[in-house]
Amino acid sequence: METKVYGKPMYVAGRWVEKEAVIEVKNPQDGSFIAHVPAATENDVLMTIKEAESGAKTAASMPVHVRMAVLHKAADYIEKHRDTFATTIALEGSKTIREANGEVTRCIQTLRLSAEEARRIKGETIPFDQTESGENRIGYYTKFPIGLIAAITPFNDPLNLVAHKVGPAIASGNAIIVKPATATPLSALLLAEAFDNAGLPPKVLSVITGNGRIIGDLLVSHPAIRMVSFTGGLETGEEIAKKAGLKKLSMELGSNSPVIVMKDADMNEAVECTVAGAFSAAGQNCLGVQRIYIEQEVFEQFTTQFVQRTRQYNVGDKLSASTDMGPLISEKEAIRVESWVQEAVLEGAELLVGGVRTGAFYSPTVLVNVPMHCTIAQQEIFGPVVLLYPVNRLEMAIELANNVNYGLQAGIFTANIENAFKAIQGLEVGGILINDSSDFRIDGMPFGGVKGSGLGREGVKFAIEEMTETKVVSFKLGSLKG
Ligand SMILES: NC(=O)c1ccc[n+]([C@@H]2O[C@H](COP(=O)([O-])OP(=O)(O)OC[C@H]3O[C@@H](n4cnc5c(N)ncnc54)[C@H](O)[C@@H]3O)[C@@H](O)[C@H]2O)c1
Ligand SMILES: O=C[C@H](O)CS(=O)(=O)O
Repeated sequence: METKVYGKPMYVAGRWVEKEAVIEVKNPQDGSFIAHVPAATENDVLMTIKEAESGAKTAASMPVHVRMAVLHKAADYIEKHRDTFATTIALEGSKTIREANGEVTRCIQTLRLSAEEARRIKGETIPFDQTESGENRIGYYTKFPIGLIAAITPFNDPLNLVAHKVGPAIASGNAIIVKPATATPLSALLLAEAFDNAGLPPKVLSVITGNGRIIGDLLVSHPAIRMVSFTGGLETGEEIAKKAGLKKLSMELGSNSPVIVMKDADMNEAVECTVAGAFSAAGQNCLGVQRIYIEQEVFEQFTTQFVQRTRQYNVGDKLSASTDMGPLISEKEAIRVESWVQEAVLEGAELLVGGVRTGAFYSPTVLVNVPMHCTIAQQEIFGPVVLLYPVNRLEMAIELANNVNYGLQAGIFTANIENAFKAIQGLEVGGILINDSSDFRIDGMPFGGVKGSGLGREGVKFAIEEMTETKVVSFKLGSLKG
């Protein structure tokens, strides 16, 4: 299989569909052309939904062992074509080839986890005589697929975050229509190729490409769509929620992730983890470390080490194995990040390292003394910029960490169990990592946030719970004849 992709059709209900109207996929590093993908029309979306409605019946009727086999075969296919998948992620997105290979590995794990969880979808019996009214009855509840799911996904993890929707959907007997990010559709189309080769029955999976708003608006508002599984920014998520109407919503949204470093922390570990957590994927990471609150006594030591380690970051060609960080997804985004940093400096912040933009590249940047009212302190930077703050007490760090409209994950570095439990209880987040940065996730753990970071949880088992409904059954004893 070629490592370069040129024209890619859409995957509509098990068929590869070319279209006259196309959109270009370009490499953000240098603007070079990579491939054309179809620009789906409203009729294309409506036809896809119609086909996928019958796909939902097919998916529900797939025996669990067939679902498991298809998921494993798709994972096998990706493993076999790992270089093509990794190169495609790196070409169309911001990730370095090293980061892209890491994403391919996680995608394979996500699909295999989905296969495992397919055999664990079950109900349980209920003792109906727990109340007098339930005497002379036996019963149970069971789980069944919600039906047809619309998945809308972001640019920054163009393969694994699609797998986090497609894998659980297939495992739980649902049909799914994927609308990948306009900037990075190729990885999702390759995932469809993996499932096509794995023998997934037609109409169960579709991947349609084109304008996010045109396709998205139709998908989220169509009555045949029973669930919208969205991963993306808070603003888009709120827009989708308003248009979706009465259907299940899974919202994996943004963050402005905090990390706390106490004076008893392992300083080298804290620096290594937070530098990696701040600058992976050029900071375009929902779990990216954006704010670090360091106990006053070690603030100078931590800051010195952190800046030194940041200066060592090798920024350059995504496809070079020696590169640590690539570009942002577009020059427009790099200019936005640059403007937020400039605003903070004008408001009194001090820039310790970085702050240099070259096209879509923005150098790893460290700021101190950033006023809390600045955009970069309150909003999600989604770029390679981190803010350091000294704090006198853990309670103050927790209060400041909570002082934004996000709550996805947080980290704390400390050797003291009481500090750890204070942070666990005090931080308003969906996940807290003790002696890891906010940027830690395994694909099997519950994943999601509170406040503006989202609704519901992903992570394979938890996505399956969101993608299934519960049916309770009771039998009145003696009411049925043999
Ligand atoms: N919580 C998580 O798991 C998680 C993971 C990755 C990224 N994110 C978030 O995603 C954001 C970055 O990704 P992005 O820039 O692709 O996000 P985005 O919100 O701009 O776009 C996400 C998806 O929504 C589509 N879209 C845009 N407008 C739409 C509309 N009106 N209706 C329907 N769909 C629409 C886009 O085409 C894309 O496919 C960040 O905020 C990041 O934190 C969250
Ligand atoms: O960008 C947010 C991602 O969900 C984080 S991870 O790549 O899944 O760890």
